[in-house]
Amino acid sequence: MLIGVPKEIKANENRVAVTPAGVAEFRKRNHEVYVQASAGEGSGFSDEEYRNAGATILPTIEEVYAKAEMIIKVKEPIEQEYGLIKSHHLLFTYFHFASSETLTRAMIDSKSVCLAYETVEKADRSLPLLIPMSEVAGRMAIQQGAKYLEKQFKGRGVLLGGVPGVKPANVLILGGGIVGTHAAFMAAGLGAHVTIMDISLPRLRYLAEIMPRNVQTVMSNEYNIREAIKVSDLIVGAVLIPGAKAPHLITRDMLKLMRPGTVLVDVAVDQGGCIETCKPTTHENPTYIIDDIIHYCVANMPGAVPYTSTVALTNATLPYAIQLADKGWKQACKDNNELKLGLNVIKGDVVYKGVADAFGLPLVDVNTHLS
Ligand SMILES: NC(=O)C1=CN([C@@H]2O[C@H](COP(=O)(O)OP(=O)(O)OC[C@H]3O[C@@H](n4cnc5c(N)ncnc54)[C@H](O)[C@@H]3O)[C@@H](O)[C@H]2O)C=CC1
Ligand SMILES: CC(=O)C(=O)O
Ligand SMILES: [Mg+2]
Repeated sequence: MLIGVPKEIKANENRVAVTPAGVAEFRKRNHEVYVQASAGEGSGFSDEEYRNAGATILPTIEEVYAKAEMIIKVKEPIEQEYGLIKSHHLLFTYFHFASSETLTRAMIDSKSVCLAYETVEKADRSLPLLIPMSEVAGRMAIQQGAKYLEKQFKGRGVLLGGVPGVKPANVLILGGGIVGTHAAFMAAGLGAHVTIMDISLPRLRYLAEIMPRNVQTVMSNEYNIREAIKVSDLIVGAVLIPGAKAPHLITRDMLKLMRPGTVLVDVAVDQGGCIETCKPTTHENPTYIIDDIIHYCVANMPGAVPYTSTVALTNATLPYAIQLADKGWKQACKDNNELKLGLNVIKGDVVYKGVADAFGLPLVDVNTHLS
């Protein structure tokens, strides 16, 4: 197969979808790999390393799209890329369709095949291509939250761990999945008093077993959230309903219950956010303030730590990308239900329920495209 690896052009996105080690794996199987010049630079991989691994370096994004059958990316295509995507392309990347009707309609119009990292799903319902980035984002949420709690950023001026004789900060984490668990470990490690809320009792039981003593688990419901936000210093949004828009657990009117300088880090922003007042921000301009509450809503948090994130992401994506390259998307999805669940848009049809529901679009049975 002809594989294209463009350079990411979203603001401050320094990850790349394939490492030189990945190129070598594809080459071993006789696939051609076209990498855009300097695509790996932000993650510490030079064009020379890609060339040595067997890639062809192309100077422009246009040439990469023109040559390739499968495009492997990190982030969803942005407007400048829409025109490059044609009906013969298979796109394998994060899409987060349910949070953008514009993107969904653009990909429908392109008639391409869109296989989304974030909905590839194992039989145990885990999301193997979201997990590594959720691990990164969960850990980063606390690092960023701690920073914006500083007074110079208009935060409450509270140190997460406190000091002897002074109480630690209260950290509330909404959603105890991968992001929530990693955020809780980080916050607890810094000495904060941590509360994790989830709607899954089995998950809360599990968390209660593995978490240190300064972490408590509480059932997620509106009453408990309203009570908890009154005394929280840092709130992390980490809920997910796979492939669907995130529910608004914190509504606009609830901001006035919080103390001025409270920091909200809505990691779920890529699925629309679980805080009503959240709108996507960038690493260049990560925060804004509403009613004295600091909102941090960067949709590609792992992009800021590309050395860690690129390797973590590609460790997970490469085995799936190899199946797609070896067999073509149809056969690979027929043989592997995990990949099949990643199919979101095929040749103009929406085949993923969460996306169809988000925009009132017709849902087409994915099997009609696999025969
Ligand atoms: N902003 C960024 O850069 C990144 C964002 N993410 C996003 O973070 C979000 C969370 O991802 P994961 O932790 O991997 O998902 P996950 O599926 O591991 O965990 C989500 C948790 O939310 C819980 N949940 C669902 N409804 C809830 C409710 N009403 N109240 C409380 N909990 C509820 C579920 O029971 C589950 O335990 C996703 O939207 C993901 O796309 C992930 C990585 C990077
Ligand atoms: C999960 C995701 O959207 C990211 O890593 O940017
Ligand atoms: Mg994201």
